[in-house]
Amino acid sequence: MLHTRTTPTARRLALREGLASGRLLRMPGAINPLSAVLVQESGFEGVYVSGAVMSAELALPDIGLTTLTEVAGRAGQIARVTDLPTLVDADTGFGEPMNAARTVQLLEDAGLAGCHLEDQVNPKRCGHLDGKTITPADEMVRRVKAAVEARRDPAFVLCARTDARTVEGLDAAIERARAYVDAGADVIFPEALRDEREFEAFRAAIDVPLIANMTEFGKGPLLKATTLASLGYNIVIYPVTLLRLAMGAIEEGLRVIAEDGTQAPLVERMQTRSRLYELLDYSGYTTFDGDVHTFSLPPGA
Ligand SMILES: C[C@](O)(C(=O)O)[C@H](CC(=O)O)C(=O)O
Ligand SMILES: [Mg+2]
Repeated sequence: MLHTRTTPTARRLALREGLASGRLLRMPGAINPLSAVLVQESGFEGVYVSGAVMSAELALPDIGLTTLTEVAGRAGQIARVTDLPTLVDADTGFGEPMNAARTVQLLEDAGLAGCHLEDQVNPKRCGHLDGKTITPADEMVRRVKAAVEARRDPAFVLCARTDARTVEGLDAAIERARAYVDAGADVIFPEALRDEREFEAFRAAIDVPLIANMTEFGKGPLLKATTLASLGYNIVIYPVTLLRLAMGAIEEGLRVIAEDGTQAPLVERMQTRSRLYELLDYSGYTTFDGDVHTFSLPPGA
């Protein structure tokens, strides 16, 4: 009922334990709090909050238009409804290193388990697009150091993402990742690697946990979880997958309603009312107050 009963620190420690376990932690990108409930129920180890999804749900491109307050607010709404650790995309940290510092503190306050900061300049873009510009390595080092210093809960997990692979090449990306680890990053997110060999090279070169980004229509292959686990990766994100699935279903649904003048043929593909109520835990609220659930549902609803 209502929100998770776990504390932010407990969720952060669970994430750290998962990272130390050597197992692959699978984190689908929740598109809203309700989908985060499903992510937990489906047996995943964590929830991801994607910047691409957060901007897309505001009908905006992923170019750094969303503000820290918007991101912390939405990510906090998502983190609050799940016992799983939630990892959020904090883009470039919203400005100067001092902004990155404030970003970490607001995300801590919002109950996130961790965040990632990337080495792009603003306006940033999706890491799988061409034409990215990245900061000099020492500027990103300052960004990471500021974030590390600002952190008040030592359990909060700070991930540094490098977008250098498609800009400066694999070796430069690895060199940057090493510098970010020296600056205090707990986890490295190598963005837009091209093939398994590059995933392997990154693993061999970096001593801290690594994130694999399995975004669709990107530069790299969609590797299976078993493959990523055997490559030694620690977290896999499916950042925009649920949004793409939902939007595909919405587009198709709108087409049918417009063409047929009814949604009746779509009903069997819909989540039922009772399933929705189950996810919302109506019965928990009824236990609390018997007046909440005084209706019965029609058969099949
Ligand atoms: C992971 C990512 O940063 C995101 O915002 O979800 C994006 C995903 C995408 O646009 O496909 C990324 O830059 O890879
Ligand atoms: Mg992003």
